[in-house]
Formats: sequence, C-alpha cells, structure tokens
Amino acid sequence: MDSRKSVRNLAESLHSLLGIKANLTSNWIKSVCDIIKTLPSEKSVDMQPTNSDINDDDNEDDDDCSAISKIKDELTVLTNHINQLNIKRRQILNEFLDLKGNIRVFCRIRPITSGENCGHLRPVVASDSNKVVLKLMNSKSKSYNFDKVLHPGSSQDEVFTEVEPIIKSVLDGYNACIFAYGQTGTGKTFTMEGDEDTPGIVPRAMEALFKQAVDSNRAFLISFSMLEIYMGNLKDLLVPKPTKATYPMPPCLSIQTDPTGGVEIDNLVAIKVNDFNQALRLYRLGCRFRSTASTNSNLTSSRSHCMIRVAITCFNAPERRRETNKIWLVDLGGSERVLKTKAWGKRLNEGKAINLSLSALGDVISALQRKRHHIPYRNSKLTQVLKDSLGNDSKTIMLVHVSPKEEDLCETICSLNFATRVKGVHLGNDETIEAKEKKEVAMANLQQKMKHIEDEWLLARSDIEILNKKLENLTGTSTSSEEQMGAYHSSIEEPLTKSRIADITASPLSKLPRFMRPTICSRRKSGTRYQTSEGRDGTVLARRRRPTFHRAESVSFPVKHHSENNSDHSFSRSSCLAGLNMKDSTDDATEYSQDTTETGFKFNGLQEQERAPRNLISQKPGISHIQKNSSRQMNKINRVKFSKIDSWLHLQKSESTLSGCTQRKKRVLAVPIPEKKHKSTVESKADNFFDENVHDYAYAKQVVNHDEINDLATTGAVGKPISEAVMENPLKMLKDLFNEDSRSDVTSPLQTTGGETMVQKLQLSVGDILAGDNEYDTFSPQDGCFPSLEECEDGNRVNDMSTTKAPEGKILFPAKDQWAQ
Ligand SMILES: Nc1ncnc2c1ncn2[C@@H]1O[C@H](COP(=O)(O)OP(=O)(O)OP(=O)(O)O)[C@@H](O)[C@H]1O
Repeated sequence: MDSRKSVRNLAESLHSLLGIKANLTSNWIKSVCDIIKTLPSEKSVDMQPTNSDINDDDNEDDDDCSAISKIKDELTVLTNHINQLNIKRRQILNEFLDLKGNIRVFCRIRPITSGENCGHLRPVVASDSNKVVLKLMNSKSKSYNFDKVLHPGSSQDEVFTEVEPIIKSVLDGYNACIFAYGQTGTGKTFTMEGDEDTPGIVPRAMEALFKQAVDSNRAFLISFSMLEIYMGNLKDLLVPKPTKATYPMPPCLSIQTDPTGGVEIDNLVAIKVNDFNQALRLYRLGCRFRSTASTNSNLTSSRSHCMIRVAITCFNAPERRRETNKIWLVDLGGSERVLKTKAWGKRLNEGKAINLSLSALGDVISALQRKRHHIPYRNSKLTQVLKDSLGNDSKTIMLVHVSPKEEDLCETICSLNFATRVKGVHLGNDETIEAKEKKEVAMANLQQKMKHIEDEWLLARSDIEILNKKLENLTGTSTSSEEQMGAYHSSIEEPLTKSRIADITASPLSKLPRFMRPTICSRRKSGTRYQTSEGRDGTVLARRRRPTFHRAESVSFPVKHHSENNSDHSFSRSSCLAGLNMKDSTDDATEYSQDTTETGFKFNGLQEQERAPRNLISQKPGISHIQKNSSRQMNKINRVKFSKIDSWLHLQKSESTLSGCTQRKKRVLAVPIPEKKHKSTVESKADNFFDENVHDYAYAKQVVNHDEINDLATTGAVGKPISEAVMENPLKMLKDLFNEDSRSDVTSPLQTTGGETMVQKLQLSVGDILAGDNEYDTFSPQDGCFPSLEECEDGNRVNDMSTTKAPEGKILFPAKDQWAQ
C-alpha cells in the first residue's frame, strides 16, 4: 500500500516538475529522490499511472502476492520438516530391524485338510508363538525356536503383518529378500502367491509398496521383473517361450556382478509399473509361464524357483540407503526325497536340481553365519542372483514351511534344521532371558517413537495438502503452482543431466574392470554381440547383446548321463540334452503354471480397475508439486531404460493368444518343422521390400501389408498414416508402435497383420525395444536364424530347440527357404 502511495506522489511530482519549471528547486529534487528511494526495487512501476489504474484490484493483487509468498514459505518449512521426519523414521526402523535381526526366520505349519484327515492322521507338530515342538517316538520331543511361528490356522493377513516392516525398509533403500522354503506340498506357493480369495505375500507386498510410495514424500521409479530358475537355468517369465523352432529365442539371461558386489541380470526384462494394478497384471502374466507338474506329493508342484524382483529408484533422497535397491520375493522349489516322491525321469532331474540349489543356499547362509571369508555364492544360480540381497545390510525373511503329518516327520526335521542354521546368522549363541527382555523393551521404545513420528508426519502432510489447495486457488492453475514451487524444490531435486542418464543406462558390464569383461571368444560363445555406442544426443548407450545365428542343416550332440551332473551348471547341460531328445512322454509334461486368469485375485477393498490411473505415485494430492518435478526426470529415464507395461502386456497377450497359450498349458518339447506352403502375394512383395529397404523380414511383411493395418493410425498408436510413417523411418516406426501405450480396447497392430508368424518373429526385436535400449536390432534371416551349437550347449536356449522327426541325437534345422515361410 505504501509503495502505491509513493507512486501516486511520484506521478504528481513529476507532473508538477514538468509543468511548472519554476518549482524546480533543490527541495523539490530532494523530495523526488526520497520518493524514489522508498519504491520497491523489484516492482516494475508504470511511470505514468493514472488514478483509474490504482483501484481495489491492485490492493487485492498485493494481498494475493503476499499470501502466495507466505504459503510458499510455510510449504518450504513443512517440506523440510517432512524430510527430517523421514530421516528419523528410517534410522529408527533400521535400529528396530537390527534388533529383530537382519535375517528373520518364521515357521508356518500347514493345516491338515479335511480331505487328508481320514481319522488316522495325527499331527506331530505343536507350536506356540515362537516355538515348534515335534513329537518323536517313545514320548520324546524336540523343540525349535523361531522369530515367529504361524500355527496351522493362521491367516494370510497374519503372515503378511509379520512381513510388512521389511517393505518399509525397502522404500528406505535397503535390499530385501523374502523367501518361502520347505518340503514339497507344504504351502510355499500358497503363502507367496495365495489364491483367489486369500492373496499371498507377493500381491500384498506389491500393494503395500505402492501405497507407501504414494504416502511418502518422494517420486519413485518402480520396475517389475519375474524369472524362474528351472533345472539350473534362468528363464524370464515375462517373455514366453516361442512355440516353434522358427521363432527367435529370447536372449539368454546372464548374471553379472559389479565391483561393488551389486548383482544385475543381463537381458532380464524390467518393466516400469506405475501402480499396483499394473504390477499385478505382470505378476499374473509371469505366473502363467511357471513350470509346474503333478507329483506324488502335490498336484501342482512348482518345479523351479520362482523369483520376483521389484526394483526401486529414487534420486536425491538423502535419507535412503541407496539410490536403487530391490526386493526379491522367492517361491523356492520344494525340497523332496526321491524315495518318497518316487519321481523318475524328468521329475527326478527337476527334484535333484532343486535340492542342489537349496543345499547351495544352505551353504551360503551357513558361511555367512560363521562369518567365513569365502561365501560360496557361485555354487548355484539361485545364490548368485540373491548375492546382494543376502547378508550385509540386506533384510531377509525366510518362511520355512512344514507339514504336521507324521509321515512327513523326516522332511520336517530336515526343514527345521535348515531353518535353525539360517536363524543362527543373526542370533549367534542363544540369548539369555535377560538379554531377550532388554531387547524387547528397546524394541517397544523404538516402536513407540516410530508411531510418534508417523503421527507427526501425517499431520505435516495434511497441512501441506491444505496449503497446496490454497495455493492452487490463489494462482488459478496447478501448473503455475508447480512452477512457483519449483524454486524451492530445486534445492531437493537437481535436474537430470545427460551424464546422469548415461550413468543410468550404462550396462553394469561397462562398470566392470577390464579383466572381468567378456572376451571376444566368450561373447561369441554366448551368442552375444556387445557394443557400446553413442546415441544421437551424445549419451552413451548401454552395451547390448544381439544373438548371432548360424544356419545348420543338422547338428549332433554327444549324449551324457545325468549321473555326471553335480552342479547347477551340469544340470543345465543335462537339461539341454533333455530338450534335444525330443522325448514326448507324459513324464516330460512339465506345465506352464498355476493358471491365474484375469479374475485370478480378489483384493479386499482393492477392485482392479481396467484403466488404472497413470502415474499414480506422482498423483498424490498435496505433494504433487514436489513429485511433478522429479516425475519429469523419471519420464526421461523411463524413455531410456524401461519399457511400457501396457505395450508389454498387450504384446504378451497377443503372443499367448496366437501361440495358443491356454490355461495350464503344457510345455511343448517337440516343435514341428514348419510346413512348406506357397508364398502369398504379400509375402512375395515382402521379400522384395526386404531386399531393397529393410533388414527385417517380418517388418517388411508389415510394411507391405500396411493397407490392412492402416486403421492403426486411428488407434492412437501412431500420429500419422502408417504408410507415410513407415516409409519415412521404418525402424523408428516399429519402435514407436511398441513404445506407445496401447489401449486395451484396440486391436494390436501386430495381430491384424502378419498374425502368428509376424508376432513371433518380431519378438526379439520387440524385446529389445521394450527393454528400453535406444538402439535396437532387427531379426534378420540374412544373419541366419538359429542359435549356434555353443549356444545350445550354453543351456538356456536348449530346452526350446527341440524339433521332431530328426534322427536320434540329431537336430534337423529347417533350411532358410523353409524358415522364410
Ligand atoms: N495354510 C494353508 N491353508 C490352506 N491350504 C493350504 C495351506 N498351505 C497349503 N495349502 C494347500 O496345499 C496345497 C499345496 O500347497 P502348495 O502348492 O502351496 O505347496 P508348495 O509347498 O508350493 O509345493 P511345491 O513345492 O511342490 O510347489 C495347495 O492346494 C494349497 O492350497
């Protein structure tokens, strides 16, 4: 208000000054100078205001400006306060978990179902909240202590309550691992996956993770991956296996360890998920491709270790332990005694592979327990993958499952002994009662403090929400509020620079010392071509692997016996042979999965929405302005590193539809050689186009077929008619196709064109594209289309390479002209 008066005075003064020169005295000049001094420096003042300009609106504007700056100040204070609370909460939670133990062991006792209980069954396992007692012969008993014992009647809710604190520490930047261990048929899958009415730990953990991410004051980038270790080989469960020999193999997964001990899995698909529903859809997809089979002990026995990885990235969050961390949720294969399961053939091999890796897991944990210098992580793929999530500051929960039945007593004792070994890692020698009591008091205090902090946090956050609303009302739009708030958030969120993006996208391999990187020979052997290149914008692109293919008319393999196998590695070789034997007996009928259909899960209070709100994490009211800033950074990263979930699901859906993937699908070991047929006009044209323009036959077919898919432009997947876009930049077009979010009510462009063949043939390129590399490879028949012999021996691919009608011990690969059709 004062400044307005000054302005008015100044105007009058100048007027007089100009009109009546006689008044131009030194007093006059002095008074003008005084007026100028009182003017606010940052305001641009109209030097010739009229009285009509100075009205009530100006006064209101002034009020608004000061109110906005006041709100901004308050928001700054509250945000700092919230950040401080986050830091405190993390410290307390960490202390709490340290007291509880970084490796915690729970025991869950399976109930005896009404079908099993024919009157003569008597449970031999009794329990209280921390103790399991086994009733042995001659009225002897044996007892085991655990962090928590979940009795047969315990619900999935109770189980998850015990596990939940670990989810918080995952958001705090700690690696974590939750795994279910136990005899086959004791309920590991039930605990991890759950069923329709009672979801298990995996869906609940993902739900909790997203909820806590939304509640937190940070923007998180969350990605989902799922794999299984089957017969010692890693299989990406988000990439279904091709069902025909002519289709390209998904790239091999290989475990890489960086110099800091971090583990990364090359070629494992990581899909960015914005909310719980997206993660759940991916989880269901992965479950469909799990290897299960019927055994004497379990109708749907898991024949592999199923591993779900949720990776979390959050920048500029000093209170977090590390920028990127992960949680592994593992449903281990069931330990089994061959004598009991009477398994033979393939079931026997699967059981042996599972037992071997479980014993390797035991060895690792035992070495950690004894604080050995050498921890034998390399003895199995399972322990290699979990290396950075076991021990050190990682949080681990093991849920050991036991059966209460007398006939399972031996297995129960084995499982409980194993669990006791694991438990020893953090407890060391048995605690005295006094120490235990002291610890419990300390834990109760910490819990109380944590509760206090959480209340304070909620209060601060609701204040922020109120202030944000006020700010939006004052400024009109939320965008302007974001801009205004950007200033004070710049202290928290630094912009993502090019070098930063390069850091993120660089493969872990590039960080390895020279001697640890693969040699040319080893790359050739693993069918991988690594390349480091520079993108158009100057960023360093990730090293990539491209399968090199060799044509072969016929290849023979030496036959080896399973008895030679004594490690995971040798199992992969044996699985290789199993795959090549082209045996199609019922014994080989390992199934893809417990089917989890679209209606597979129901969640209390959590109805799945078909169109989940996008970027839910950054849409939380009240903190939107904080997160928008960093969500822009995140978007940049997403474009570089992660594929889009909708495209992925859409593709996988069409993939499974086209390949006839039905519920509880059996793995087809024998793949028929494609029949010869006459080339259609489209295919002949495609050949020409392929020769002249592009190096991807499937793509050429798409281009020639573009009339059929012209309606693609109307689907919103592309912005212009496909013919134009394709001719301009065919490969970019293909990439765009998959990077655009596809709408669920729109037919996939791939479905409408080449049908099964095209979708399948494109899989490799699409996998690469969706894996997020800026540069991608095309699948070219000119390079040949089949893995080399070395690749076959390498394990992963071999299961899929079987063909029919070949002489025993030989594989007959179709010739190029057959392939092209
Ligand atoms: N706590 C439980 N409550 C109700 N049913 C259960 C429970 N635990 C297991 N079951 C049932 O027992 C059967 C076997 O369980 P599940 O398949 O989970 O065993 P598993 O340990 O995963 O076996 P495998 O190692 O062979 O895969 C399933 O039908 C499951 O529903």
